[in-house]
Amino acid sequence: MQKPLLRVLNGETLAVPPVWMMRQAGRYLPEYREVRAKAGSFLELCYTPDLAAEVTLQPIRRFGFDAAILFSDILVVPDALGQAVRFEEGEGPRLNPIPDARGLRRLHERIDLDRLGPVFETIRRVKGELPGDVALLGFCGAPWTVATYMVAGRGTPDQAPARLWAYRDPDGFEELIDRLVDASCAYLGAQIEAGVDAVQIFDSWAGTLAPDEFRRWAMDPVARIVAYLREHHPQAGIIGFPRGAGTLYETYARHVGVDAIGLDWSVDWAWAGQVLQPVKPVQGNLDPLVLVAGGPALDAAVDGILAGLGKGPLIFNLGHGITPETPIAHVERMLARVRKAR
Ligand SMILES: Cc1c2[nH]c(c1CCC(=O)O)Cc1[nH]c(c(CCC(=O)O)c1C)Cc1[nH]c(c(CCC(=O)O)c1C)Cc1[nH]c(c(C)c1CCC(=O)O)C2
Repeated sequence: MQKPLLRVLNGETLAVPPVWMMRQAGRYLPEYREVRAKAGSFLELCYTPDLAAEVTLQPIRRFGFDAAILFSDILVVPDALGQAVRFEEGEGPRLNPIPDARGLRRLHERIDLDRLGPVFETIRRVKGELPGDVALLGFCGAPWTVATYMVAGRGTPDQAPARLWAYRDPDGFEELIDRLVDASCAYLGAQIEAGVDAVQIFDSWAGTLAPDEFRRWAMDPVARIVAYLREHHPQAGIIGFPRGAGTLYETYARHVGVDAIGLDWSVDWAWAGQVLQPVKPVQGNLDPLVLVAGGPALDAAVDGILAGLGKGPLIFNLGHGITPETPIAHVERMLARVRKAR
């Protein structure tokens, strides 16, 4: 029988929705912190298949989630395009910024998939150890979100450097986006060949784009990646996550071609159930902070999602990544409540 998460991507409604959590391998887990301490830097952890496979499997062993997500990062793509990435302890990613079209000369023409060999090796190892009903997810960042880090050289509160470049020199900015579309097609294709069942395209900063910009820089590039994957890897599932898309979630659902849409926690369950779910299966969208709080607030939010979205095709998830301070007991409580009928 097909894995539950893949059945939902095919449009089925399951009595108990499959569950996983964005950033499910991470610092809230003591076993992750132990492995993390052994690997020198965060990127070394991503590029060491033994360790990356181990942390990918940890949340599956502990919680029995319905999907494992490859342990890596969206910023390995600029790294393999020749824009080296470092992760400063407690500060986040640092790159040498590419503030305008002249900076594109510093990038390789094509993504260096050899540099990402360890990522594909991680996929093969995880695949060999995963229970038969657990889906393996690969991922990449959407071109827009990856570009915001490449342009600013770091995370920024409002993505202003990339937004300004896109307004001032749209043709030049489009060159960067085109490079990222090509790189993402090649990278996701290689992940699928190594064995992932489905991929998620993370557009964490889609919500900072004005509507026309959203269509041009968030929707169109992802639609091109989806078209490529449909042609070359038609068996793979695709989840799109345009975080913060607001009212534009509907047009994204209709026009980007993904199999399911990831919802951030601001999306109203009743609206999504009426407007989005008839178009596409949805994934989400528990507020990561209510998972920190726990108690009756957590129970009410879980029940609200199940009531609003559980009657259609749903993958239960958070509305963004789990935070390091989340108590493990709250994750267990959430899971028990989602799966109570099972
Ligand atoms: C924007 C983005 C990044 N990375 C990612 C995104 C898109 C999703 C999102 O919006 O959260 C995606 C990502 N990053 C990571 C995964 C692994 C798989 C998973 O468990 O979900 C995934 C899918 C591991 C990680 N990526 C990172 C960590 C923490 C680093 C550590 O453990 O030392 C992990 C577990 C580091 C990272 N990576 C990134 C930043 C800004 C940071 C620093 C902030 C932070 O520390 O949380 C870029």
